[in-house]
Amino acid sequence: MDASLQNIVDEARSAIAAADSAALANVKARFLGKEGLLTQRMKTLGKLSPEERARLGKELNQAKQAIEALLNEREAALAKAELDARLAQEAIDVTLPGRGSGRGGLHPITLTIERIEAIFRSIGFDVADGPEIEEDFYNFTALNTPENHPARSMHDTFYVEGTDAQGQGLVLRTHTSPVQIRYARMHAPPIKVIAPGKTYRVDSDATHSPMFHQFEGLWVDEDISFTDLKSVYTDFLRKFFETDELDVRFRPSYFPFTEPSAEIDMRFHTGPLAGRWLEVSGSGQVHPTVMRNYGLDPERYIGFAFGSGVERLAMLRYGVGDLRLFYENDLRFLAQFN
Ligand SMILES: CNC(=O)COc1cccc(Nc2cc(Cl)ccn2)c1
Repeated sequence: MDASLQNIVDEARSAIAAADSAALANVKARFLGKEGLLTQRMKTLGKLSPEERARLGKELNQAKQAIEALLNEREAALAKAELDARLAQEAIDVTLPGRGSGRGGLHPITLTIERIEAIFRSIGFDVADGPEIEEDFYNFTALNTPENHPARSMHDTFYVEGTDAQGQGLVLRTHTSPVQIRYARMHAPPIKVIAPGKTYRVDSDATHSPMFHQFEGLWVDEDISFTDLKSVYTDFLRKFFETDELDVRFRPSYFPFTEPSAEIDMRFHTGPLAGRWLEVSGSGQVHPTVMRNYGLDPERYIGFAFGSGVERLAMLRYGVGDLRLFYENDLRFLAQFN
């Protein structure tokens, strides 16, 4: 091929190699179009001698085919690259795990209440529930709480607007003892029942929430003693904290609904709280007046009762430092329990 034709093919090669699909059409026109470089040379054929025309015509054809081949290759390569890019972009990796929508779980307080219920059920206790909006008879009066007792004040108790049918004041229950009263009135001894549930107090700071959870236990029979109460509660605590290396002591106290009354303290032998006495519950022998309010003869039956805060036990068991974490619904906190 003569040098100038070879130059045209070389120039076409580098122009095609550098062109993207948009520019390719212009490159094609520049060489093979009406005004193209090759087309111009073809127009000079008429002036040549027959043998010159035959030689140059042949070479021009070769050059044209070479350039067309280069154009087709580039076009195919660009089309393939474009398809590969689309396939890569739109590809779905079927081996990826499903996105799913996460998994729900139970709240730590719910887990704690269910654990407490399971332990007491395993030693023959029933589980009772009752209204959270309670008559002040069941919340206070039936529990031997004097009319002028500070617990009845608006500083400690949420009162509900209006009254119920009997003109009784209505409160948000301040403990779950009313459930025990209702239960005891409906069941003959022996009574072994716990009453877990929401309770409400006018109080709100780093260690108090206006709504919190308590569980109360009540055991009424003809011949039981503080020793029975202590062994049941010690057994409960050892099961709840999954360790026998735990002591329990009773400390004299006062509640209107029990006489004698005792705070219950526990002490771990090991762990971060080892050696410290921790108050976990109140308890006592049910006051005779309260027994009568159940409709029971205090000379014939003895009752023992205790009351504990659920959050307190949950904080000890799970190592939670701030009560408010239970109620802020931060999923990073809640997810740790499931
Ligand atoms: C967190 N709770 C505390 O500090 C104190 O709770 C206590 C203490 C002593 C007894 C009771 N419950 C009770 C229930 C009835 Cl129906 C009769 C007599 N007593 C709750």
